[in-house]
Amino acid sequence: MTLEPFGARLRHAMDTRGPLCVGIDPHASLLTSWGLNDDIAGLERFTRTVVEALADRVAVLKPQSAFFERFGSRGIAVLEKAVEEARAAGALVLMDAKRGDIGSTMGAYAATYLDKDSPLFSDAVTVSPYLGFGSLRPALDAAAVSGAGVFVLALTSNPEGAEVQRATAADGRSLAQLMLDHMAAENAGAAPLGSVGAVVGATLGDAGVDLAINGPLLAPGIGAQGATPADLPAVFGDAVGNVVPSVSRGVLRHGPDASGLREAAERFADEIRDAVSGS
Ligand SMILES: O=C(O)c1cc(=O)[nH]c(=O)n1[C@@H]1O[C@H](COP(=O)(O)O)[C@@H](O)[C@H]1O
Repeated sequence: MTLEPFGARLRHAMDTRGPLCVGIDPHASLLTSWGLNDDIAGLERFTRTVVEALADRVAVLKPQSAFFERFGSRGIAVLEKAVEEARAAGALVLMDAKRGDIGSTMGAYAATYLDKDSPLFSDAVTVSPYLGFGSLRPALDAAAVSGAGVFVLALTSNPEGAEVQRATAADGRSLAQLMLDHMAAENAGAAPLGSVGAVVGATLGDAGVDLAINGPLLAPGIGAQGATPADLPAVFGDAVGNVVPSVSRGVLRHGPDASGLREAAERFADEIRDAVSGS
């Protein structure tokens, strides 16, 4: 079955479920605080609990691959199952893998996450453009074929990112703006929303770049990193309607009960709605 383009599927999910993305980041400390062991059984239980609690209600679930990879092949098996179950329950899955490599190797990453026949096929994947935007071409092409999306790092939420991302390119633009302009070109003409998204931290104050890329804007950094939904209008300005605010620990720390996770997600969703509608 051919999928509709990711941008259209995401727009629909944001409109019907609200724009919140919840990250699945099984930190060792979270497993412990849930009363689980930091082992494969704990990982499996944690992941299943989050998917069962939230996949039928949030627009996007974003598993962070590193927390699964640290358990080797058995961790990847848990990740595969989570992707399948989350998608079956109606959530879009954004694989947070932040891949970036030379184009020919990027082709293998694209085959991993963006080929419909891959066991790890996801609705979208995070990638880094800092080996040059053109190095992402295999991922952009594979996503277009399968109806998937690609979220490209632009301005990340961590303070260390600025020394690279705010640096000035040869033509005077910041590197982040250069990347955003590439994304805008990829999304030109797409409706209702392009399938190439940008990652822009909610922690940045005023992003200070042109965010009119006609694509979704993933905004991590809410909760544990200190940003709140009320910060979104100042960071994103006119583009706030395209923002997918993302929270991991801020929701996950309310487990292990499904009701605690759902209530935390609902609180963030309410705050986001208030912040975006009041902007
Ligand atoms: O791509 C991301 O999701 C991402 C980009 C970014 O700029 N900052 C950032 O924190 N993230 C991810 O978002 C999640 C944030 O987790 P919390 O701080 O627990 O909400 C982690 O999985 C990060 O890897």
